[in-house]
Parts: sequence; C-alpha cells; structure tokens
Amino acid sequence: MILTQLPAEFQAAKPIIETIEAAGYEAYFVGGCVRDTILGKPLHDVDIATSAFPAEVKQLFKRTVDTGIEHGTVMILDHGNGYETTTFRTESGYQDFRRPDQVTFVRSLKEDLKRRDFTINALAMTANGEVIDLFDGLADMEQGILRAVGVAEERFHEDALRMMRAVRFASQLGFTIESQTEQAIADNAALLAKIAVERTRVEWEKLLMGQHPVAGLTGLLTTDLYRYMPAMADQEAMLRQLMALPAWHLPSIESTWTLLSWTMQRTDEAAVRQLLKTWKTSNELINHVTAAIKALMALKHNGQLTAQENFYTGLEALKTANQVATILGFGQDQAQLVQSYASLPIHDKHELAINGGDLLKAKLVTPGPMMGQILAACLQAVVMKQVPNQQDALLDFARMVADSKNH
Ligand SMILES: Nc1ccn([C@@H]2O[C@H](COP(=O)(O)OP(=O)(O)OP(=O)(O)O)[C@@H](O)[C@H]2O)c(=O)n1
Ligand SMILES: [Mg+2]
Repeated sequence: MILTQLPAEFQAAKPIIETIEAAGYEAYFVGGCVRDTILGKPLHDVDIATSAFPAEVKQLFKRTVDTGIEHGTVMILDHGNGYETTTFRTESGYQDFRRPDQVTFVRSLKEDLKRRDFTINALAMTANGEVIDLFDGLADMEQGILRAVGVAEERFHEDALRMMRAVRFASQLGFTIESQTEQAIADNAALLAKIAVERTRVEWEKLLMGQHPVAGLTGLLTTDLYRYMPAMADQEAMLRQLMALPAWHLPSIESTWTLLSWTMQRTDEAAVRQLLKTWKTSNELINHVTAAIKALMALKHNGQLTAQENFYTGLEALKTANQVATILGFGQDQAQLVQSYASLPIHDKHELAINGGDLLKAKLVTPGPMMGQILAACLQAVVMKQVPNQQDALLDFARMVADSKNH
C-alpha cells in the first residue's frame, strides 16, 4: 500500500528521514501517526524510528535535544518543529514501554516492530508513503480488529498498560478486541494494579471521551480489567449505568470526571475531592469538577440555577455541568445558560464597587470577622440585583447590614 497525498505533518518531516537515509541508515514513520493517517484521523505527533544509533542521529543534525537518549530517543529540531526519533530497539524488564529498564539498540526494523503492542500500531511508512506491514496490521485495520503483535501475554507482561490501551482503542476506533488478545487481558488483568495511576488515568479518560465508549466499557467488563483500576473494584453497576445512557459523547476531561463523579454518587465536595485525588488529577481539575457537580445537583433538583449559583460556578464549570446534564437527560439550552451567566451584574468578587478599606473609611466596621460578613452580604445583594454595583448604594446597604448586626 502506498499513501499518496500525505498530511502536511509528514511533508514537513520528510527531509529529516531523507537526511538520515542519505547517511546510509534506515528511517521510517512509525506507530500512531501511520495508523491515524490510514484511518483518515487527525495526527497529534509524528514519530520516527531509525537504524541510526542516538550518537549517529545527533551527528546528522544541527539542533537536537536528548529527550530520552538512554532509551534511544533524540528530538530533532527543524523549522520550529520537534521530531522524536527513536533508534530501533528491543528491551526487557520494564513497566512502561517508553522507559524500559534495559534497552538494546538494533539495526532491524522488524525487531523493533515486533515488540510493539497491536498490529495496527506496528505499521511503518517510508518517506514516500509506502506502508510496511510486517504483522498484517492493514488487514486487521480493515476488519476493525485489535490484535496483539505475536503472543498477547508477552506484550502485556512487557507493559500492562497495554491492556488499558486495548479498551481505549476499542472506544476511539470502534474496533473489536480479537479473542486471544481479549483472553490474555482477562488472564493478566491484575498486572494493571502495578501501573502508575497517572498512566492508567490517561487511558481511562481517552476511553470515556472516545466515539464508541460503550465498546471500551464492554471490554473492561468482559475482561474484569476494571477491577484493577483505582477506586473501581466495586463499580460494575456504575459501568453498566454508563453503558445504559442514551448515545453520549464527552467533549472534555472536565466533563468526563464530572459524569464519573456523578455516576459514582460522589456528589458532596469531600467525596469528589477524594475520588479525584485517588486518580491523582490536578488541583485545577478538582476545583472545576467540584464546582460543576454542585451546579449539576442544583440543575437536577431545581431545573435551573439561581444568579448566585451561576456566579459561584463560573462559566467554564457551568458549561461542563450542562454538557453532563444533557447526557443525563436534564440539560438546558446551552446558549440560554451562557446568556444568563453573561447577564450577571458582576462575574468576580473583585468587581464589587466597595472593599474592606471603604467600609473602614466610612467607619462602618472595625477590622474583624464582621467586615467579611458585610462584604459577603454586599456581594450577594449585587449578584442578585437587589443593590446596584455602585459605591454609594453599597455603602448605604452596608450600613443597614451593620446596624442589623449590631442590634
Ligand atoms: N505501551 C505502549 C505504548 C506505545 N507503543 C508503541 O508506540 C507507539 C506510539 O505510542 P503512543 O504515542 O503512546 O501511542 P499511539 O499509539 O501513538 O496513540 P495516541 O493516539 O494516543 O498517540 C504506538 O503506536 C505503539 O507502536 C507500544 O507498543 N506500547
Ligand atoms: Mg502517538
């Protein structure tokens, strides 16, 4: 198979391969970029594999970065782009395909491809677009089959994350996991427990955001792999609930975790935090999801959000909440929601026309907790459009609040 009309990313990278070839070595595009091009999907990175050893690669190019030189990876910088170039290799004793304990550089493409995870990921392509298919990846691709290269068991022992990758690709591509490969996942599922949570998380997110999430979830259930994911051992019913939702698509990591927290009945702030901590997500994500879940609760129970709820949720988390509410069957018109947020008199507490200093100057309070309470009352009154966001009006209002507190 020869691919004509290669995407621009390959055109830009072609001179790199040609330079390596001119020096007498082999070099190919490999992995996900070849798979995605054949499937007509957008590319995110272009990986190159070569028979040249790292030191040999470095001699050929002016600007390189040692991104993972002990594993054979050198980044070549060219016209503002970076290309990861990895020497053909075999390896052993590793838990992470990208960072094995022991690497042996080899000069043969076949050796390199045969320790890759799935046949559709073991394709290589020359600079001219000729696809090199040593493990029948093209036939599997055509039939929509995910099949481990060689003995599945060995591939999963090399890197247990590959079992998560299998169900993730099932979801992204709508492919079926071939039966021996699936059996090997069922047999080796417990190995997943040893994989770094962050790596498992990325695959879990990609699975849920895929175009065929039910295919991925089915794979998790039939192999029992879900039992070895963080905080998932007892979540069979939750997975079935997700599968039963009418056709859904999650557009972001934020909406993914919001739907998960909701379906796992983690709806109070502490429970959401605990779940996301277990999965080692960022604090930024935790804050976003906690806000979105609060809004989701309000939407579920009241059918709409108050001005105050809009204000405290913030626009991004509001959108997330509504995306998830839509999946769950109680979403609102997104444009209307954005409109009602936009119509809030202020969007941040710093926009309030008075601050603590103003209250002191007007001798309305002395420093202390009372000041915070009065400012909070002012903020609430402005958000609810009970008082205009103007200094005079707010000082009058603050005086009233202070008086009522003093009596
Ligand atoms: N655990 C892994 C990870 C990667 N690979 C190989 O390395 C390539 C590139 O890896 P990566 O970019 O992580 O995955 P992709 O398959 O490219 O998928 P994505 O779309 O997520 O980039 C894969 O295609 C596969 O050949 C592997 O064999 N085993
Ligand atoms: Mg990739």
